[in-house]
Amino acid sequence: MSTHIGANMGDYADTVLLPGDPLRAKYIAENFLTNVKQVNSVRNAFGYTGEYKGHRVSVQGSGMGIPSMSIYINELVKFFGVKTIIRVGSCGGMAPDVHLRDVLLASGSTTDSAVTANTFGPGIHYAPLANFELLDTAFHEAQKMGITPKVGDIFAADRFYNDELDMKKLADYGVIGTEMESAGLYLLGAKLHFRALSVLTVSDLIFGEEKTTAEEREKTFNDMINISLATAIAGK
Ligand SMILES: O=P(O)(O)O[C@H]1O[C@H](CO)[C@@H](O)[C@H]1O
Ligand SMILES: O=c1cc[nH]c(=O)[nH]1
Repeated sequence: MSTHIGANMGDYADTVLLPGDPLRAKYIAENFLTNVKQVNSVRNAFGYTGEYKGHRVSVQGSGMGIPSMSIYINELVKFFGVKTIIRVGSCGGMAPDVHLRDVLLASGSTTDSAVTANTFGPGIHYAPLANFELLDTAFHEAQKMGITPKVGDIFAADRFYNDELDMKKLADYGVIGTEMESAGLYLLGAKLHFRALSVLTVSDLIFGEEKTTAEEREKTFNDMINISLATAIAGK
């Protein structure tokens, strides 16, 4: 048991899918895993462990933003021995060739969060990167499913509502989407030595009007989930 996770040692699998939305965690557990056991309900940050194609996999809701997610990652890795974390999140699409419901893989993550600057101090602008083995596996598992994900830089925003950011400039410099966690996930992956990847579904368009509903964000992002589960068990 840790401060925010009411589970026992051994309750989590080596590999955890990490959606921000705890109800997406519940949806994944109920619809994609077998032999499922709920392992956390503290603060309604639901966590589950089950099997996918005979292999143990866990799924844990992490809340919104780097501060909340960092609590769950620290405890999953330090108290429960988790080795691989695949974020399964929603994001805003930013590149011209990115459409609603596309799957994006974050090869790296630019951020305005203080977490990287505070880690290294003035003068160092750390580049948080995905684990390449996971990135490569996810891309090829997606292709086997007939899906070609867009791969690139994801802007991890410190604030969901921020009209002071120049999103157009970020897009001009190659950022393909925005959410609120990937840079923190990759920074912690490097610090705590676990494998990290963000697999995202475009839930809305930053420079357009189209968007999905909260229920669709909770329950319909199945391509992202199938790719992430295939990646979780690849090579096992
Ligand atoms: O759908 P999730 O995984 O929560 O991710 C995105 O959605 C939330 C904002 O609506 C932020 O957490 C953002 O990163
Ligand atoms: O953080 C997020 C998530 C979805 N869409 C956005 O624009 N931002």
